[in-house]
Amino acid sequence: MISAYTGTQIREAEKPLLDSGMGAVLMQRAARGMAGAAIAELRSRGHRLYGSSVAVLAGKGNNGGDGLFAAAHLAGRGMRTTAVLASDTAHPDGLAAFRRAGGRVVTLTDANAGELAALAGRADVVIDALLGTGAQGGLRGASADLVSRLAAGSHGLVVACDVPSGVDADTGEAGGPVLPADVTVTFGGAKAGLLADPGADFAGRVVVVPIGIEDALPWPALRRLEAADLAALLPRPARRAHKYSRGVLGVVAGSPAYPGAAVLACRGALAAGVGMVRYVGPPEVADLIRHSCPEVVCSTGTVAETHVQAWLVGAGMDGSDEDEMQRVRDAVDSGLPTVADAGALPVMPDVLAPQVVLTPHAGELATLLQRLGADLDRGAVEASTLAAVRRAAGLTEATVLLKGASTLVASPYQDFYSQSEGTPWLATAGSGDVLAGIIGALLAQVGPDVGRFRERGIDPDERWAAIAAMGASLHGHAGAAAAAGGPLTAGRISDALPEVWGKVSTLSN
Ligand SMILES: NC(=O)C1=CN([C@@H]2O[C@H](COP(=O)(O)OP(=O)(O)OC[C@H]3O[C@@H](n4cnc5c(N)ncnc54)[C@H](OP(=O)(O)O)[C@@H]3O)[C@@H](O)[C@H]2O)[C@@H](O)CC1
Ligand SMILES: Nc1ncnc2c1ncn2[C@@H]1O[C@H](COP(=O)(O)OP(=O)(O)O)[C@@H](O)[C@H]1O
Ligand SMILES: [K+]
Repeated sequence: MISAYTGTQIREAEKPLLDSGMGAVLMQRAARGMAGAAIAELRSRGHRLYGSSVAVLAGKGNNGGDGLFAAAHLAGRGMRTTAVLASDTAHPDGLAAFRRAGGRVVTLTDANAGELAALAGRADVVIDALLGTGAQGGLRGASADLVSRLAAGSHGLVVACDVPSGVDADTGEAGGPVLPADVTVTFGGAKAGLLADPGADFAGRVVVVPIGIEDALPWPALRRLEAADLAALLPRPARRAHKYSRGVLGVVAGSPAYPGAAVLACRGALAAGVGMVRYVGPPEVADLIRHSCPEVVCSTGTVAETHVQAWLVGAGMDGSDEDEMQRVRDAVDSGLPTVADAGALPVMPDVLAPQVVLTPHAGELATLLQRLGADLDRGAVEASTLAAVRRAAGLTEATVLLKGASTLVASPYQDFYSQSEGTPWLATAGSGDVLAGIIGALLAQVGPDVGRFRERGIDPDERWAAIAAMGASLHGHAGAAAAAGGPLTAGRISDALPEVWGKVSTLSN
């Protein structure tokens, strides 16, 4: 499990060490770690160190200090180094070390931003050390100008120091221009803003460098399940299992206009190991399901007549069939774990419960929040994904999963997850229906198994968020495997899932 923290949490964990005079030691650890990561990345790209050039963009705070010390290390390895100081002042010891190592220093002004952007653009490596956890808002003035120009032109490898400057370490929000990094080297613990969009988009690969504060870190602001977590949490049928003991998922989905969504959701659920899928809905949709997935048991019954362990509602529903909408409401009212997608979202009661997992994309989340009185459009949700999903979970008291390049899950209590195993090829029609099927299948199988989660450090009351995150992770892994670098259709996500499941669930912990 990857744990991520707010900038404030990291600074509080650092404080006792800073108070005892260890600040310089922490900075040395950070700088050495960053220089090492830059060297490893350069080598992996086939560059020689000796004679390569590095430009460090250094702000006046400790983030700039880290950057200057790291560049001094790189100068010691034979690289040609230039520091672009963002203001007249710089971290004194960092600057002195940099000068001693033979680095060249230039100072940014309003007048020379273009010239220095061109200079930095010619370097093999740019270290972005303008702003870190001490930033208040986005980049301003000449720094903003420099970064805009550099981002727009060609440049070498970009290594961000702690966070890409201008990305809020707590939220991932970007209040101005940001130089997208290839690698972000972050200190003491991953920052939450590096795992949530748009910050995750700017961060590139995230490398965490331990600096000795790790034991003092509190409960993380955000977590990411890894393959070993899936291995521990995924169900395995007991030797004497039967289809009912393995979990039955009820599906209320599809409509004459969108029958395919119900098929894709059922296929996702079947591929995710559920003992049985029971479909209840209109005959014309049921007919298509019988043809496409004969394993599914179809009926036209009510929710009360259908014995299941969990429900999936809403995929492909357009609100035109009142019987179906009644089934949606009844499923949610049943108190059973329920994944509510697409067409079910507009008819959800305002206040729900944690075992209800809402799965909106950004547009649907904006609509949901508007209905609950918040003044947010899709763009605003995309600009502050973490805040939006947190707000939705707080208002609805449901578990909320926000789909996107990084998928965020918020429980109504304190747990948050960000999963990002997927590929942009997953942005294809029907992909979300498959995700709903996978999550529904997991709710039916592991929802009742409290002990499984407790053993993995997950509070049983918070397990619904973990189950949603497991679903997003499997969906991402399966999508990446099925795409194999090329285009993907949604049905192939389900086809790839059993093999992906088999691979991760045999990992030892
Ligand atoms: N503590 C330690 O020993 C360790 C810390 N570590 C490192 O320190 C980093 C945090 O350092 P930090 O606290 O000095 O803040 P930092 O991010 O450099 O920026 C603040 C400076 O920028 C300015 N400024 C603010 N906003 C601005 C804006 N929008 N646009 C322009 N300027 C802006 C602000 O000046 P002001 O505006 O207040 O005059 C202030 O001077 C952390 O990310 C990690 O890399 C590690 O080495 C481990 C050990
Ligand atoms: N750029 C992307 N990178 C990775 N995954 C993505 C990307 N865009 C979308 N996805 C994933 O694809 C799925 C799309 O779901 P959704 O928007 O509901 O599509 P649909 O309604 O067509 O089924 C979600 O799981 C989402 O996280
Ligand atoms: K930075």
